[in-house]
Amino acid sequence: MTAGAVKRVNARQVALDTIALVESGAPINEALSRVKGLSSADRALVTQLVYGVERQRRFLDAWIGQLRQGPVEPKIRNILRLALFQLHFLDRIPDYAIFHEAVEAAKRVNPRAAPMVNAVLRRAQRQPPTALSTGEAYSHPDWLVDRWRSRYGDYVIDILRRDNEIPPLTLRVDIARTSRETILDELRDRGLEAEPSPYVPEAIRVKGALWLEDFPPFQSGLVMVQDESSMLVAWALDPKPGQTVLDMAVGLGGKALHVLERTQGRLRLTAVDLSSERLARFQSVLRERGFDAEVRVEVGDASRLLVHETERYDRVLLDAPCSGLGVLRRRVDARWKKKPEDLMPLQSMQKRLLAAGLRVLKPGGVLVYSTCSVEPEETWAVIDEAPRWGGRRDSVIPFLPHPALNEWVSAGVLALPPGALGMDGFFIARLVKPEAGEMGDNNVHVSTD
Ligand SMILES: C[S@@+](CC[C@H](N)C(=O)[O-])C[C@H]1O[C@@H](n2cnc3c(N)ncnc32)[C@H](O)[C@@H]1O
Repeated sequence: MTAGAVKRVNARQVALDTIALVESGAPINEALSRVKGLSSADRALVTQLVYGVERQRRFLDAWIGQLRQGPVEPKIRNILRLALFQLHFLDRIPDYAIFHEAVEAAKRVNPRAAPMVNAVLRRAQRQPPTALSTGEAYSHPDWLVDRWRSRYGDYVIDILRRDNEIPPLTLRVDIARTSRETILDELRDRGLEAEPSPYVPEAIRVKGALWLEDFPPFQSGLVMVQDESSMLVAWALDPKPGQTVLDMAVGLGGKALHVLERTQGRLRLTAVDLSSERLARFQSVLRERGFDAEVRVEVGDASRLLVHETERYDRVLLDAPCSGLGVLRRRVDARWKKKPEDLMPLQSMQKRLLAAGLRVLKPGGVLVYSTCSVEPEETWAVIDEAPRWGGRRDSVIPFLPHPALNEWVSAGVLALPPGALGMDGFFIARLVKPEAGEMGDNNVHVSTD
C-alpha cells in the first residue's frame, strides 16, 4: 500500500467520524472545524465527503432501503452512505477502492456486518435506485418540496437541483480601493477558476478551494466572502455619505461593511445585535478596516433598545433573523433540521423588529427589509404590515445593478428563489416613510411587474 493510499483511508475515517458528529446534532461547520492534522488535499476531500453525504442523505437512505431489507445499525449506515455517495457522485475513485475501504471500516465497527456491507455495495453496482419520490430523488424533506411546488410549480425541480450543487465561493471586492480585475488576476495566478459575476459589479465567483488565510487581499480587507444576493441589500439601501444609518441585526457585519465601503466610511452607523460575541468580532474587523470611529455598537434586542430612540435615521437595514431556507445549498444540514412550525415564531420577532425600525426612521427615510429565505411567512406577511407602522413599499428596480434581476421582482420587491441566477435565495424589500402630509396608498412608486 502506498503512502497516498494510507492517507486516503485516514481521510475517509475522519469523514465518517465527522458525519457521526453531525448526526448527533453538531452544526456541520463546527464539526469540520474540529478536523485537524490533515494535508490540505485530504481536508478538501473530507469537506467534500461530509457535505456531500449530508446533502444527499435522503437519497442515499432511499437507495440503501432498496438494496437491503431490514435494519442497519447507525455506524454501518454511515459507512454505506459514504460508499454509495462516492459510487454515485464521484468519478475519480475506483469502485474497488470504495468497496475495500467500506468493508475495512465496517470490520472496525462490527466485523459481522462486513459481509453485508460488501454484498450491498456489489448489489448497488448493478441496481441503481428506482421509483424514488421527488423528495427522495432530490434529497429534500417532503414538506419543503410540497411547499415550493405549490408556489413555483415545475420550477421546484430547478430549485432542488441547485440546492444540491456545490455553490461557488463568492467574493465581494472593495472596488473603492482596488479593481475587480486586479483580484481576478491574483486568483487566476493561483490557478483558480474565477469569473466576474454577470450581475453584481463588485462580485467574483471562485470555483475550487481558496484558503482565505493565505490570500493577502482577504487579510487586508480588500475582499470579503459574501453571496451576490446579499450584496444586493446594500444596493437597495443606497446609502449616501453623511447619512445616519442603523443596522438592526448586524451579525458579523457583512452587509454593514458593504454599506461602509460604498460610502468610504462617510456615514454615522449604529450597529445592533443580540449576540455580544458576533458584535465583538464585527468590532475587531471595524478596527482592522479603520471604520471604528464611524460606528456605534449596541448589544441587545433591537426592538427593545430602540424604544428610547427618536426618528433619527436616514437609512435602516433590517436583515432579519430568519429560517435560512434560501441558503440550503450552503447550510446543507439545515434542510433536515428546519421544520414548518419554525416559521411563525420567527414572524412575530420579525414584525416586532420591523415596527421598531420604522418608528426610528426619519420621514423620507428608507428601510430595507431582507431575509435569506423567500418563505411567505417571514417575507410578504411581515412587510404587508408595514403600513401599520408608517412604512410603504418602494420599488427596488431602480437600485438593482442588472436588468436580469427584474425578472424576480414582484410588486417592487426582489424575491429570488434559491439558486436563481446562480445566487442564494433572498428577499429584499425597500420601504419608505412618507414625509409629513404626503398622501398615497401602500404601493406608491411601485411598478407592477
Ligand atoms: C441574518 S443575521 C444578520 C447577518 C448580518 N446582517 C450580515 O450581513 O452578516 C441575523 C442576526 O440577527 C441577530 N438577532 C436576532 N434577534 C435579534 C434581535 N431581537 N435584535 C437584534 N439582533 C437580533 C442574530 O444574532 C443575527 O446575528
